[in-house]
Amino acid sequence: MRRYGKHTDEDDIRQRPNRKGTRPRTTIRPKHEDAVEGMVLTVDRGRLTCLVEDRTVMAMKARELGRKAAVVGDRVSLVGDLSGEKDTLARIVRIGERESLLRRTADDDDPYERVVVANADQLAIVTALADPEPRPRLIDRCLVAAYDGGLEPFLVMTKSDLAPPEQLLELYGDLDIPYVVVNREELYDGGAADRVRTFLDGRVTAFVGHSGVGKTTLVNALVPEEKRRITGHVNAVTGRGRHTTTSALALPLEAAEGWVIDTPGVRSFGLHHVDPARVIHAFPDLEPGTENCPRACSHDEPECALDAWVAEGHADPARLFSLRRLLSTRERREGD
Ligand SMILES: Nc1nc2c(ncn2[C@@H]2O[C@H](COP(=O)(O)OP(=O)(O)OP(=O)(O)O)[C@@H](O)[C@H]2O)c(=O)[nH]1
Ligand SMILES: [Zn+2]
Repeated sequence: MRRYGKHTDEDDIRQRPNRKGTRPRTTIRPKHEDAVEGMVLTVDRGRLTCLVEDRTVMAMKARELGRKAAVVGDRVSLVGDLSGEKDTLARIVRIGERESLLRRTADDDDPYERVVVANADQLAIVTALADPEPRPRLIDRCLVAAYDGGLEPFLVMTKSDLAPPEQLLELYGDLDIPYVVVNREELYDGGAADRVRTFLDGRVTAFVGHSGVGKTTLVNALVPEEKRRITGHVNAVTGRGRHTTTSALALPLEAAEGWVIDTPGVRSFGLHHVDPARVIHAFPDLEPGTENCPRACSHDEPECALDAWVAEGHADPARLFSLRRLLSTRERREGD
């Protein structure tokens, strides 16, 4: 899979300073050589729950990290009290290079509801076929965020007992996106979890979806109760069976090395940060056609070279059409 770190991202660049040039010679010992590796499971107002070996450790970011935030899925280095005991607090002193980054621009009216997940391999976009009605533009926006961030998307369509999937599936045929369709019965007899699980083994999968699509029911079916309790003290704080913070929550799968990252239900998905050049990597059949594009082409403008190139027969016009549809969702519209 391609590394997200190759693409320009200020945060990631800042994280790899040239140590040789800036450090005095006398500091031979690397700083924090006793630091231990961990993974961020959830974030709640500056407190990060991290998995260190088999313990959950509360931590906060060290001041030296500056403005760079650690997010769910980040691989971090920690120092301090790593016992994981109540009222202890460790310090995160390093954030590892990210292989992917799913993000949502904050919206004016909703500045905190942000999905930020690092190092996920894939994005499961959960949508109901009815109740609530599918919102293709929201799905498209999630797809754009996945392509932009270096995640492979797939669709999970729930509630097929209420409406058939064909009409929605038609929209995604040319994009070649894998999908699973599940109904109510399968959700409760384990059939849905089994089918979704075939996508998950050994991978880190972030789940996103509009509120009410059945994402929580599905995640609960995927991750056994005792595994869900790994972030026990987070739940203890809210006193509920699931987290109510605005952060995502990483949950280990029983088998293999897989992780499920549950995210709060979204109503919209801000895409201001998206770089069309990164999105087009997900369209390797079209990418060569961008060679003659003007500088910083959005690939969704009259001067874009893709139209002529596709007209010459180098690629399927339906693919260009799908790409344009996705890119056009970057413009915010009423109801997004
Ligand atoms: N008919 C039908 N109902 C379902 C299906 N999947 C989930 N539901 C129901 O849909 C409702 C919403 O499910 P949740 O799992 O709470 O939805 P959610 O996406 O997590 O929503 P938030 O918690 O708001 O983010 C529940 O009453 C579920 O029982 C399905 O396949 N068919
Ligand atoms: Zn172009």
